[in-house]
Amino acid sequence: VPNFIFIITDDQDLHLNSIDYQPSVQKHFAQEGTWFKKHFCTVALCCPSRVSLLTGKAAHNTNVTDVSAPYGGYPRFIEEGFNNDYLPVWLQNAGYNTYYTGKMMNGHSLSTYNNPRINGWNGSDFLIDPGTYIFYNATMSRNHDPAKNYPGEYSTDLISAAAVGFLDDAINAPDRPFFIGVAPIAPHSETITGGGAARFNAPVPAKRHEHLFPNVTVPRTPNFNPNTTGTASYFKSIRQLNQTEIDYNDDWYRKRLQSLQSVDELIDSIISRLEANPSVLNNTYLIYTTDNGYHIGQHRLPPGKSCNIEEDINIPFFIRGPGVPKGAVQNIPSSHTDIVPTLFELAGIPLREDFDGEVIPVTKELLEKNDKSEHVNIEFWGEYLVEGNTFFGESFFPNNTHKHVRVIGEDYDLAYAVWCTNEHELYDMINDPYQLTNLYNSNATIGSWPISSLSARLNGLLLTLKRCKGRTCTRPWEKLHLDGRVKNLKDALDSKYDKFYEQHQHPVTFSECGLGQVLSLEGALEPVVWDEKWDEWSYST
Ligand SMILES: O=[N+]([O-])c1ccc(OS(=O)(=O)O)cc1
Repeated sequence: VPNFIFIITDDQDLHLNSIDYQPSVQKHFAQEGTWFKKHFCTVALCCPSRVSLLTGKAAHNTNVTDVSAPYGGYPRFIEEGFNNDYLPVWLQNAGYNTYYTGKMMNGHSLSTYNNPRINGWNGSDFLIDPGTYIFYNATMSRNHDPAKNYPGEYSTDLISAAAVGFLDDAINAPDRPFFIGVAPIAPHSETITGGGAARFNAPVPAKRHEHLFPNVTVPRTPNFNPNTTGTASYFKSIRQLNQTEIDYNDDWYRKRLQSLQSVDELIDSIISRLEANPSVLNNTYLIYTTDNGYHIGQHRLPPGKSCNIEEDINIPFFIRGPGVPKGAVQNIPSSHTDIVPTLFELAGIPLREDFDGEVIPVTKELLEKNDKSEHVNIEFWGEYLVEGNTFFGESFFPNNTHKHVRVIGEDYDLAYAVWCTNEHELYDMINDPYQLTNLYNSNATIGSWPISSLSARLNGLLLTLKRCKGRTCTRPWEKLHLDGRVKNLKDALDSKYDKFYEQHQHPVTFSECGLGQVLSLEGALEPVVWDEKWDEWSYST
């Protein structure tokens, strides 16, 4: 039975190239394991993302859809009953010793961490709000003891020491397999919470890294502060950033890279401890990922997350361990809901019916029988929080609720979204990876398919996914086509189904921009299910 070490950073980007500045991620993960290049979070916000990850469920099923009350935060996690029904509890029941250090989720705070205690951990050392994001004065609670502050000590170094200590404990209990969760705060902003609206400053690196990367700037990609504005909701009203704001952004970016150097050191410490115990190393899967992505200046946005742009949703995911190909890069799409099913598979634990994700083919053996689905469902509820304090004089933008699906097949790579303003977006991610041209309602084609044919199918898909549970989330086309003859978008694009989709599937609709999941605001539409009665419309077969 294998062990797991799961490292999850906070707000780390893939698309701003942060991994390029982490030689230890390159050396110990990219070279020793596989990079899943098309891995996505299910919600581009910490608490909903982490609860989705830890339960294997889509956020619309966890009903933890925000960072704070009433729709999210630790108290919501408790109210939804997950304290007895999530990853570490399941692993303990399967015979694992479990350990965790770092950030658990928003709202795991001085007033809630003992009320009730979080279950499932044999050993724990949690960052506790409002001290979670204070890099040189973290608040932590060890094994549920009264929380204390660590003035003058660096947060990521504390997490690193706790992680290595738990690794020693785990190695000293050789009769039980182990899971260790390691959740440093980098490269999250230094966030002041606890009184009124949260305030976000640049992350604070360890003093020993403050001098690094003096000339590095945010990559000037085609979507960096472009001449034209975005296409939906508040994106349309964001003005171009001025030079002061760009300089501020570049400084923010450097501090993120600097703060990640301590994470590299944390990786080195864990790997050296494992290398001193080769039999443990050979039986341990290590994962490196983050909760959600991040943008700085793309589409003119200030620093932040929570959007449906690729920078916020497509995130680092590396795995190494027994049977995992080394130095490999995979384009098989996957998401955070797939992680717990994958751990279960590797541990030989039967999969739960209520998982909304499926096993990622991480080993050679799993790759041989791979039939992973081609889509990823991404959801968001609530406002866009502006990080940094020099932007637009606003602390948030309203109307950020949206539903989004990424479909990544051999012949297409699509991003389709419906916003709570009932605006739509459709991007051809092969020819427009920076999402500069919204093709929805245009006369364009993607591949040989007209936009109208594509969007009709994507409407059916999104209607199916928005309330899906279990297998419907991973095999939505089975739900639309009960005869099982349609397995992916390409099958559904058969002209035989044109009228069925174009005349009978409606777009997802919203009546209002909710601040969390409020079903009455989301439209009661269900997809129409294909039936033999449509056969009279067939042009082929
Ligand atoms: O509103 N807050 O308190 C808040 C919001 C976002 C946030 O960042 S996140 O990465 O934890 O979502 C932290 C605190």
